[in-house]
Amino acid sequence: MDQFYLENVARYHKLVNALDATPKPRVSTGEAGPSMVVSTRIRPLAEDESFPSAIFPRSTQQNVVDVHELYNHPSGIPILKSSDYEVDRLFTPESTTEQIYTNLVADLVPFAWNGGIGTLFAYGQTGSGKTFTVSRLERLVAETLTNGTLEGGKEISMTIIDLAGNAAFDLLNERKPVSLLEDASGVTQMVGVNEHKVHNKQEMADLIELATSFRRTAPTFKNDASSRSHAICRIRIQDPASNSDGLLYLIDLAGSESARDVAAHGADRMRETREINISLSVLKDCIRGKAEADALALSGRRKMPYIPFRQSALTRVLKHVFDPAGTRPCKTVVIACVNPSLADVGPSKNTLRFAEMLRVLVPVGEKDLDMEALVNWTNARVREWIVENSGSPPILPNVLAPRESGVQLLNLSSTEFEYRCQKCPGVKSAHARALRLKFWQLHNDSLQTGEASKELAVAPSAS
Ligand SMILES: Nc1ncnc2c1ncn2[C@@H]1O[C@H](COP(=O)(O)OP(=O)(O)OP(=O)(O)O)[C@@H](O)[C@H]1O
Repeated sequence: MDQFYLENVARYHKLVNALDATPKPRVSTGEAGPSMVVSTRIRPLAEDESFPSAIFPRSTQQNVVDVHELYNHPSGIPILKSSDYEVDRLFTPESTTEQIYTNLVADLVPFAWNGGIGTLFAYGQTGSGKTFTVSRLERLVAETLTNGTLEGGKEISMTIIDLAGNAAFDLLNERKPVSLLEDASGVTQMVGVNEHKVHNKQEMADLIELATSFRRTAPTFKNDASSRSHAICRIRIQDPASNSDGLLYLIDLAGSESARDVAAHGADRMRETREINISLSVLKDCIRGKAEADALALSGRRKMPYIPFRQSALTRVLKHVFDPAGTRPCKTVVIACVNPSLADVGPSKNTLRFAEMLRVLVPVGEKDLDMEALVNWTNARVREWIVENSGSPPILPNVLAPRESGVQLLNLSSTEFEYRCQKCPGVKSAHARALRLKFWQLHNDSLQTGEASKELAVAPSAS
């Protein structure tokens, strides 16, 4: 195939140049949900690359790429086959990792700092730029966590493991084996892993460097030092005062390889590739299931999709993220990495298809602006909003203020918020939609009646 492409480079350019510059626009049926962003990074072509680029960011439509491949038509005259794909954010070969960090990843850091679970996955064919992207993002995350811009004294610790099939190894302890065991509450624990306390950017960078040196690689058809395992970097951010924690997972997935690329491998490598592809397939079902669950919850529906997180070691380790019974707020970011070379057009299309399949679109209108704001707002901002919007007479600022009124907002997620109040012991949770309903009721001065006002009415100052 490569030979066919090489022989027809001139024809390929001619056919691509003759294409309509304003293709039929893709019609979106919705927009990204609040807790999940799927992006694509197109890496630059290598300088010694002999094939042209086959992936073209569409100039007339944001976040859409056109893929043009050359097809060996039975008539003997090669023709062009085109397809297009849409993601939530698109990063072109000119985009820097710093831009990706700012536009896509930076939000995860304060989110985890405040008790949420932020997860980043880099997915793509071998040689598409996953390790390049994740290793730089890890350093940028380390910078933000330690430069003093985030409020409050927290303790940060890091764990980096490498997962191949069901076997896990500690990359910060000379690849010592780690057992993945389920505890009594069903949480998968990494038994035998070292969790390193870190205090500054340099310590974090040194650990990232150390983990890289212990990562298992092997030459593949596409990459001389291909990562044949999933590398999971877990950053735990602990609040010593409340003993609660937030988690950040930065995951460099093993490269997927197509059947054509593995044809030359021995039986072991074939098995390894099959295991990688199965775990990636389970991951896809889990990410999509989770995004569907969030979208359903957003629209107030209770029925939850099945999330098969027990089917692979990777998703068992990430139980916090995927367990439908989990109550912790989560945000997930996926970077689907592609090599634009015409020689890689098949696997790149698979990656883009995978990215599209992960997207769960929320119909425009169900995701209103207040809801989006809620997901990102701090508790202080929520209180401010209530004061600004509670109509006349205004609801007193201390209705949801901590301590003074006895009601304290704890966690906000896309679907739920948690609060504690003096009169009802323990942490309670309510659906974010109900919170929004409360806001509307407050706004309409109808606090005294209705199901949704009951919980607020427990605040001394609201009664
Ligand atoms: N955005 C980029 N800019 C410049 N070079 C890049 C970029 N992305 C990747 N590369 C280069 O491409 C090559 C392959 O990248 P990388 O090792 O990150 O791929 P990978 O997807 O992690 O592969 P594998 O799954 O096989 O480990 C490396 O030489 C890397 O330096």
